[in-house]
Amino acid sequence: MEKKIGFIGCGNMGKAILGGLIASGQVQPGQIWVYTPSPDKVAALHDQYGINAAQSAQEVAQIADIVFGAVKPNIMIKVLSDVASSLNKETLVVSIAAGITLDQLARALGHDRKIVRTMPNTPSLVNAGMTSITPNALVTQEDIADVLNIFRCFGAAEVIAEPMIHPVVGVSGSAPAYVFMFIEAMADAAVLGGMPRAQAYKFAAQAVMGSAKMVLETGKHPGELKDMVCSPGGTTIEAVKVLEEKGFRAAVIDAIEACMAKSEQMSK
Ligand SMILES: NC(=O)C1=CN([C@@H]2O[C@H](COP(=O)(O)OP(=O)(O)OC[C@H]3O[C@@H](n4cnc5c(N)ncnc54)[C@H](O)[C@@H]3O)[C@@H](O)[C@H]2O)C=CC1
Ligand SMILES: O=C(O)[C@@H]1CCC=N1
Repeated sequence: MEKKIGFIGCGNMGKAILGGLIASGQVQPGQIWVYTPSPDKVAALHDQYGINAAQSAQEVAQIADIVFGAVKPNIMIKVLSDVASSLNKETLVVSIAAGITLDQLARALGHDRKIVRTMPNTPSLVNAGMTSITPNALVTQEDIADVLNIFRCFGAAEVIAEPMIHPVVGVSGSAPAYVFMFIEAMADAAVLGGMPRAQAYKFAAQAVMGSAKMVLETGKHPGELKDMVCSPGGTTIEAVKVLEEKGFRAAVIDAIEACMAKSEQMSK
């Protein structure tokens, strides 16, 4: 890709995108400009990746063809309002903020702006991200292809209608946190069974990754894959019974329902 890419804000999620993009080799570090208020952190990113360190958010807005707004949701509107007049007419602005709608973004940037609202997740850092993309009406098919291409450098990406952002946050944006909790809990159990901790994380994480791959690659229903593990009178069905007794599925559904509700509330 030939375009210049800018980051305003580059913390956990910005770095995941930046790192994934550079690792893919599709964008050279010299095509990327980064601004955060901490010159030390930008210098560290320059040293690590070779990206250009910008002196201001306005500089990023002036130079880049595609500008990522990667700051916390509570300051996104202020930060984008401050750069609105520095953007070129054709610049594409990509927001990754949870809870900030296309309409709110257009009010900050101007209603003639090309804006894409996205919801990525941190596994982007290891080439296994999942990102949703919602363009506004001014975004062209070519722009959409560019944005999909960027996010597909380090994972999967799909276009969704804006209201689907809430399920996306629940099942993908926030989901790594609960999966890490699941892995941690499984490893704790293995430690209880006498396994050294480092080895326990490896077994637990590999089991989760392999199971996810089976869902994606076999196309089989997750219930069928579960049944394949449960030998009659065996060990697995004992664990399944306890999980059902403890309300495992209901706990997961309730948790994601709370996540979706918060996402909706943040959008108001
Ligand atoms: N962490 C996650 O798993 C996900 C986060 N998001 C979204 O990503 C966005 C960023 O989240 P994180 O990366 O986790 O936050 P973070 O706190 O790690 O990073 C925020 C970045 O913004 C910079 N910053 C602070 N004030 C600034 C300003 N005035 N101008 C320019 N830069 C400024 C900080 O220096 C830092 O680089 C949020 O809007 C969040 O909703 C979306 C999906 C997943
Ligand atoms: O917790 C949050 O608000 C962000 C959005 C998705 C993941 N982290």
